Amino acid sequence: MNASIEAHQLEKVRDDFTLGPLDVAIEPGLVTALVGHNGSGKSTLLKSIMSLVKPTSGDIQVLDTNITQSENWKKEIAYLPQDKLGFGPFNGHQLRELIANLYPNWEDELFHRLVHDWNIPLSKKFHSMSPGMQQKLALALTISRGTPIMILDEPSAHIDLTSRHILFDVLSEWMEDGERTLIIATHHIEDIRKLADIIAVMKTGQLIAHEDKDSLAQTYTQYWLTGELPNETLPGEVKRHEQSIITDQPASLEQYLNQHDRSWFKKESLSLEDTLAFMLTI
Ligand SMILES: Nc1ncnc2c1ncn2[C@@H]1O[C@H](COP(=O)(O)OP(=O)(O)OP(=O)(O)O)[C@@H](O)[C@H]1O
Repeated sequence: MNASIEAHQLEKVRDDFTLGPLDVAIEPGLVTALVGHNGSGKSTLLKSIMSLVKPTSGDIQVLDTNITQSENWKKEIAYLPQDKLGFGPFNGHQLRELIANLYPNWEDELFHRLVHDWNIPLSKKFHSMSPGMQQKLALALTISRGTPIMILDEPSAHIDLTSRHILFDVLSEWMEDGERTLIIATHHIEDIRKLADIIAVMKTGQLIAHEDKDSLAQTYTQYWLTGELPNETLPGEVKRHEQSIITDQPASLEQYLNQHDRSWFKKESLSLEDTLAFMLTI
């Protein structure tokens, strides 16, 4: 199956920050969570895909079209940026009218369901809504576009717990036809746990991992050894505490320990949250 979005040797140099060069292919039918510290380049990557930032070099294809060669692909992607520039002076009805007209497959029923479930006051001007309400209206205006691809930059920012669960349900439903592609940049582990199939990890402008969530969660295993830790570095050792070590090669470590007559009294895979935190700090 062809990728929905592909970047080849993409690079963006900005003052003291460089994104890439990176190669990435986003497959249809899957939810990709883009995670990384503040300033790691997630929004720069998403804006480059949306052609809102001009790459220094490299190229991007959306649905097999080079994004510099036509603008038709823009109707195929619904994008929620972090900054909702330009929405301020309009009320919800006006914004719905403006946006629905741009997307031929606009899903009005879905939009009104979200407005109802999230109690969005459509008659209020965007700039007089609370940040959480602004976020919910912007989400409703994005999710209802009827596009095959959706990119959400921090979708659950500002929104309350109940609204967030409605968001999880609607995004899962949005993915149900099996062909759609969803990318979410997020700092929330619950977003990742509930929604992601694939996790892309960004660190200082580089993609340091891009893999299936379940296999990523198996990357590191922690072993608590009986007795003192040996002085030498153990197979796959990435970190050690007083009595335990974390390894990314558990089979080799176990073989080594057996050969050296050493035993362990406990072993555990790092949780997904700890794995991500660990990958971002080492
Ligand atoms: N308009 C801009 N001009 C110059 N540098 C910028 C601009 N926008 C972002 N940057 C820089 O690019 C780098 C990456 O920023 P980016 O917003 O992509 O990070 P991020 O991972 O999305 O962060 P966050 O999690 O805080 O949203 C940062 O060093 C930032 O200061």
